Amino acid sequence: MTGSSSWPAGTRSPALVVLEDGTTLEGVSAGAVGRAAGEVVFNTAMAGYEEVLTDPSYHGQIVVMTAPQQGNYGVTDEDAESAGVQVAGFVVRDLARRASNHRARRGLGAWLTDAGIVAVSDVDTRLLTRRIRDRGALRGVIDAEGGDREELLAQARAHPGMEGTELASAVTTAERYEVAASVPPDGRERPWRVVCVDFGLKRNQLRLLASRGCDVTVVPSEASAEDVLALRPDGVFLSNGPGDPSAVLGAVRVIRGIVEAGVPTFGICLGHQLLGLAAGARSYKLPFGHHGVNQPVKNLARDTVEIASHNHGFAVDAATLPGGDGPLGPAHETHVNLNDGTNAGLALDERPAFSVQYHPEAAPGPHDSRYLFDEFARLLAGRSNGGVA
Ligand SMILES: NC(=O)CC[C@H](N)C(=O)O
Repeated sequence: MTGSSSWPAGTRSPALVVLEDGTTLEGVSAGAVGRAAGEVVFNTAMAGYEEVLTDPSYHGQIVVMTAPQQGNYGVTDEDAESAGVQVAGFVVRDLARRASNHRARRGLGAWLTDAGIVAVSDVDTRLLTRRIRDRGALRGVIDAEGGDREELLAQARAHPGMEGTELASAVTTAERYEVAASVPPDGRERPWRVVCVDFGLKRNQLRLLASRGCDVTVVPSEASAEDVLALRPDGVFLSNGPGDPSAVLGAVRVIRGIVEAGVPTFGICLGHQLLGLAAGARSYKLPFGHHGVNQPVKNLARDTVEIASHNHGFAVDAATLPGGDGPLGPAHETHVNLNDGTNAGLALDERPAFSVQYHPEAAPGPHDSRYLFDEFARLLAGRSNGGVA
């Protein structure tokens, strides 16, 4: 790796974190010189910062890591979940001075600086986390250019926040592209043909689909149902993504068109919320969301618990999942988050479509939920009605 220290001369300059409620914390600049505004959320993963920082679902958010030491194993470039850093800003207690890992290409601070991302270290992240947990996700500004405190507070309060904000179009692919299956078709003439609607996908989702014998065509979030169906898919995958699901206005009609055509459909996170909206349910904002890798989820059909990776600020209201009068027929809850009882999965009763609120691709995270990719493969083979139903 280049540069054994991630503190080039002159970069340990003062920086500030200012929340909309007036909370102001002093720290040290750990990334680019500048200022960033966004919704401030905390992530409880001990490790996995490269995947967290490159997760497009964090677009528009400032991420605070609750685990105090970050950067210990550097940045590999191989673990990135998208083409670059996606967070609006990053806040840590203690940034490692040295990356100690044979896979590291560079240090975390240097990477953030090169990517132009404002980051603050030496912050009392426990206080920050408690504030967010007590008051809910707060809008905030981080400043590493000597900004005036009153001005920063005004900027935090002027930020539009997440509710009603559509962000998928900011991170989706500009062009359609293909990812080939990474295993031979299992006794079939050709791999499954899966269309992935990219609302802000994470690369490991594509790897796992490819490893289940799927040739994947990734299409932009604005693709119409006709665009998708013209590719004659065996199945459709709805990715995760940033922002408020209820603001992704066109997606409901598109998903209804796909599901009504009888195409097996699997959604993750934003894709789950959008399937829920298409089914006729409502979504709502959680107080401070779930951002971490150890959330207990109960699979209601199997009566088992899986420890799962989560990153969401909104949720589907399970009480609004429809009966027979739903636009796609009845839908039911398949998974529940055991920490707070919120919905973690759904399936349509009469159509081959299911989705989960969390991240079975788990990058970073535990692998308990990988079976959902196998369920999707069974759905493609017509050997299941959604697997989790
Ligand atoms: N990871 C995701 O897809 C997040 C979905 C949505 N943006 C939310 O915050 O709830």
